[in-house]
Amino acid sequence: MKRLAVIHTGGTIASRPDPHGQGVTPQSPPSVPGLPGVEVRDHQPFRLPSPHVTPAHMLSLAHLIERLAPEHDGVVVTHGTDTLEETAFFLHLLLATRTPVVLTGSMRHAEEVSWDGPGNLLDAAYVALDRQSRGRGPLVVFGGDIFDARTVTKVHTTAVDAFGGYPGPIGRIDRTGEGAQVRYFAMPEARPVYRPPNVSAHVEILYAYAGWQGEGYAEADARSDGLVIAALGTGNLPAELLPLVARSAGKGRPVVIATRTHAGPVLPVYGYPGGGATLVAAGAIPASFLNAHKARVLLLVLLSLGRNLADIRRVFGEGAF
Ligand SMILES: NC(=O)C[C@H](N)C(=O)O
Repeated sequence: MKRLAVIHTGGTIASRPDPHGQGVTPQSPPSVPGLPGVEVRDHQPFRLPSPHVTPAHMLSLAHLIERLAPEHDGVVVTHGTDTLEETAFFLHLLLATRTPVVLTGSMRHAEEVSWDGPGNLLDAAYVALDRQSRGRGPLVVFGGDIFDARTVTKVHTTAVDAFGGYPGPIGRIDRTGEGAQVRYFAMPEARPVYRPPNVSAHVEILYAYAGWQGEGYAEADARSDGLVIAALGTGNLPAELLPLVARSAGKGRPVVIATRTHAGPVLPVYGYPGGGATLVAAGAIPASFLNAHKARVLLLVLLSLGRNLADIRRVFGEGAF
């Protein structure tokens, strides 16, 4: 008999219209629909809409998965979709287990005509119990697609196929009459594991726009241990930002440059004031292909581990995640 742990954390997959309040709220999670020969054990460490999930919740989730993984063939985590990619990437950085860990959720709640919760949950269970999923780090399963935690991102606010991300899925699950077919298009990779004792560092994200003169930068810098900027294109900013970034970097404060563009790396190409080459020369750290919110998760983990600026630069530069 195979054993599957299902950890419910809330989100739309556990939601329905609130009988006493306003709108849709998390109430009770679904069970995995019929899987013969599988012992399913449910856990519910918290029940939150995912905008209420914090790095402290993610850390407690990582500890719970580490405890459950050795006694199970697979672990499924149900989660709200809004911050699902941050939790998936956080777990990707922290978990050492080879036991498959699969995150999923739903876009429609239990009382909608086309509730996608049970189907996504069943797909996630099949993927988590498949031996080919071992040693791949946490995966996200949504709409039959299997995604890597580093690249997956929510791409639509309402569509059922809400997840995508460049360069796309690394696998596919399709249910057949009697079971499921799981196919991967990528090999499992070795990756470093980070073990922060807490997530106490403070990291903020600033979002760049045409005409930004640095409003909000000094305040964010004063409150933070590190900053992430969702910059323009390959990682460029208006000229006014260059001295501000240089000042932070000069104080030894990491400033990570991600991009608000939806795909592609950050590269030090442009040499005009504020161009990516000038920001890197001033000490900024390119986020590689991580989006701003995942770059924030990585920076938070590294700062909480007490890593210094040179080490943080190396981790982002070598893609050690
Ligand atoms: N589809 C969802 O799960 C969205 C919901 N607001 C959440 O993230 O909790």
